[in-house]
Amino acid sequence: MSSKTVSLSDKLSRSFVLWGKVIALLKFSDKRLGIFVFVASLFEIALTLGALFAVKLAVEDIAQTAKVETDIDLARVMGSVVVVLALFLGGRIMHSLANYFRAAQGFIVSDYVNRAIQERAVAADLSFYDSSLYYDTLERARQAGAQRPAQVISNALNVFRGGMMLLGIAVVLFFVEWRLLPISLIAVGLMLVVQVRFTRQRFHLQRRLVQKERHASYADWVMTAQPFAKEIRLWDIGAYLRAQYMNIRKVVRKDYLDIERRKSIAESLVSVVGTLVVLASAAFILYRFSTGQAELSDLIMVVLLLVRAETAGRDFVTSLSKLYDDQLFLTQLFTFLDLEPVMKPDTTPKPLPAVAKAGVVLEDVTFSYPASERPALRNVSLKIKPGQFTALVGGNGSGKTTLIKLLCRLYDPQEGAVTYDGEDVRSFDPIAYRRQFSVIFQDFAQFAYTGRDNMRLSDLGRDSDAARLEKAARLTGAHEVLEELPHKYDTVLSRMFDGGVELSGGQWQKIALSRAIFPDSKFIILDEPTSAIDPNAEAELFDGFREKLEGRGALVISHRLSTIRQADYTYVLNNGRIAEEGTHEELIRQNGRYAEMFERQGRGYRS
Ligand SMILES: Nc1ncnc2c1ncn2[C@@H]1O[C@H](COP(=O)(O)OP(=O)(O)OP(=O)(O)O)[C@@H](O)[C@H]1O
Repeated sequence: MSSKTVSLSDKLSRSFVLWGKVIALLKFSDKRLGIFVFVASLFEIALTLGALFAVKLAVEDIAQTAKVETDIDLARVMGSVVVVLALFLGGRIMHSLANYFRAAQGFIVSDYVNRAIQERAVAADLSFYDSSLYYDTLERARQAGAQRPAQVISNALNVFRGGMMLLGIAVVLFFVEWRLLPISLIAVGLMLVVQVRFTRQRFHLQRRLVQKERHASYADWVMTAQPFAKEIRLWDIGAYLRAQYMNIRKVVRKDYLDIERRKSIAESLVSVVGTLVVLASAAFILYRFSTGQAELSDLIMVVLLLVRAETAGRDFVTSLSKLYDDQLFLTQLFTFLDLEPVMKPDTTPKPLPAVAKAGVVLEDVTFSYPASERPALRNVSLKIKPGQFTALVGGNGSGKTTLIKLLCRLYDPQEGAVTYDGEDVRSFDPIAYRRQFSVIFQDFAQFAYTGRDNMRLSDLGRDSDAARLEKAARLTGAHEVLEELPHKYDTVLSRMFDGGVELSGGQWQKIALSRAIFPDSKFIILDEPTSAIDPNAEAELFDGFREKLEGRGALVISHRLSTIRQADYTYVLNNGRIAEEGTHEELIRQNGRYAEMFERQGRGYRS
């Protein structure tokens, strides 16, 4: 098979893929509106072509009458004019109606596509965030904006409408003057080739520039987003970031402009050809009319058809090229929507025990992050028993947060197992399993919602339990923070919205702690929960902490040994391995890392 044949079949299959994606997008649409657009477009085409035909008939009629009668029947002529205008007007009204239905369809598709993106994003495994493919697909799908799916639908319908109109014109032209058909088809074909060729080049360029453009949008985000605002001003790095952004944009712009320049030249040449075709066709039909081979009505009809064909051809080709432009968006959208979570619920998940007895156990677990070859945890074994206060200490990067992520099944280990009351946690439904834990991470979420919402989001099932919410808030000191605010628990905790307030780091930590305490979970996991909280508040929180657990198990990560020394059992993690374990007294007696940390912190306080 020649390479030419392969590339042609390649092109065809790519075309089919594109249309397959457009049709797939229609599954998010309203079927009724789709039918309305279809019918209105058909009427528009029929009425427009009918109007051209009516012109021809009216001219023929007038010419015929003029031959036999000296006086022209004005009423008859006016009647024909009214029919022609009514048909044109009908076509315009149908055009506007189709546009309205198309816009309505666009809104619906956009909203449903965005909902599907959100659904997929929330259901995706946490590990997707470790992959740049995820960012490429999600970011692109999101950055395209809420209106992008609407544009795709609009472009697809314009292609359909333009195509039908061109087909209608071709059929009428065939009957009126078939000799003009091939030359007109060549002109439209040329326009099509140029548009598709350059759109494809732009598509490949977009793909090549994905990473570069992401760097540019990151720099743009850093310069404008609130989390960076303080440091950008303090270090005066605005100009540095702007230069970074502009350097990338310069390269990107140059590549795009290169394509646009060549496209403009090609388009101008095609326009010259198109104008020549219209001119030659008009000259041809004029010649036939002057030599008596064509009627005046044919001359008028052909000129009107050519003018109409020029506009329809341009619309059709432009929409088709825009649709090809949408291909990258569609590819990324569907790649993203097709991402399947690895941690899918088992078809027959085991029921979770009503009362946890043995607790959660890590059995000889080794784990590496997807993008990393070095294990973050090696042969780790650890137990968290119900009703017990277990502590985890270790230096930065020793694997403490990773261990929590495995406990809650945000990741699965490559070796060993995590068990819950003796059962491998992979046998449970992941969502139901995660509900056994309430966790506060170091980088907990600060929602721009009210104080109440910020706490109750961890257990929406307990929504109406205001007393329980207040109890959780009192335990952490969040109650005192919220009571001071203008709308108390119902104050929005962000300046992003009117009437919102900004909390301090420690105040936020109290809110997040209450969020962890509020749910009806079996285990509480706190990752450095008091790093920003003042010593008095911390002492209050951990005073009688075991009783506050109300039978729940707790795992607390902390660098403050005043907190850790109250634990029933402590694990010391070093470089991904459990280096030491035992009660406070046992660990002091071991005279290892723990004892050294304890001694160092104690010395700090004494001196
Ligand atoms: N998403 C990730 N992808 C790849 N590597 C990661 C990821 N998250 C953490 N790591 C790596 O895993 C190791 C353990 O990180 P982890 O966050 O568990 O440490 P930690 O003990 O909680 O540290 P710290 O006390 O500083 O919070 C580190 O070397 C870190 O670079």
